[in-house]
Amino acid sequence: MGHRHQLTDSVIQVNHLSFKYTSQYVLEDITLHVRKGAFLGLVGPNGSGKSTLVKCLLGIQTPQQGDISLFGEPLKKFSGWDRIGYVSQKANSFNSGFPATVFEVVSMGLYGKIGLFRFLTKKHKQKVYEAIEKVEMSAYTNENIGNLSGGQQQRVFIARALVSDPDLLILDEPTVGVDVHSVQQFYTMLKQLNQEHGITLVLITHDIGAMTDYVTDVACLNKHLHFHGDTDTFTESENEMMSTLYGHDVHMLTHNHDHSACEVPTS
Ligand SMILES: Nc1ncnc2c1ncn2[C@@H]1O[C@H](COP(=O)(O)OP(=O)(O)OP(=O)(O)O)[C@@H](O)[C@H]1O
Repeated sequence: MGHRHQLTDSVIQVNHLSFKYTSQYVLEDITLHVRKGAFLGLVGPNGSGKSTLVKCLLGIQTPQQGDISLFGEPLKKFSGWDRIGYVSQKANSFNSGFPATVFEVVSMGLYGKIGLFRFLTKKHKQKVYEAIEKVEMSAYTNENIGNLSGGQQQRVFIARALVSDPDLLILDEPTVGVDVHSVQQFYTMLKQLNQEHGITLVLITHDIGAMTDYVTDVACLNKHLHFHGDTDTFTESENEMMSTLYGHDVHMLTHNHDHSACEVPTS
């Protein structure tokens, strides 16, 4: 593989990144590579720095040390922000009665491209329908967003991020408030986006749980990056690694599932 090819295959490259808000570092010496086509589960207990790392990736926070490249370009020079879709943790908090349909919410994802209050062309509308289809919400196209369940709303926000055809989708805790059965369906949908539509995915969660059945790679963060590798390597050493990482404070939550999730009290 030539150097040039490696560059184009790289979606996220983080080198020796350290970050602090005040005097204490919350991320220390993080080196992480996400290749094109990966579905990375970024896991870590509450307060481990997951959201902070994402803020650094999106250029919202600037690390004191280290550097970041997106799609092979240093962050400072990077301009292809429309290649990145981001769905935040708090996206699914619409009240019932919020006066917008699924179609309208998803079409908001186009405004960055076409400008607010412009008319949607037929082609734009087609994009909106396709994005809704990709998250399997076509049956709800004209439904009010407020009438949907948390999991359905989260799908709609993913469709809004998908409407501009991103190459990378970053999802911050997308399954908070989604029931266990829907979580499995949700992950299946994400896996399809990854495999069938070739979108590189970064899924941030504090719940290891079912995720390991769907992702290709796992990164474990707790200020330091304690593990980064493919899912098989992770599951082989999962229990051992969890206790090495988090010691006897680990509170294991068993799901209806082979794997387990960890919740670690923040110190
Ligand atoms: N704006 C801020 N100013 C100061 N400290 C902050 C700020 N935001 C976060 N922190 C601290 O930085 C650390 C990492 O927080 P961060 O939100 O990145 O963790 P997280 O892994 O995303 O947590 P969670 O799973 O609870 O969302 C925590 O100790 C948090 O208290």
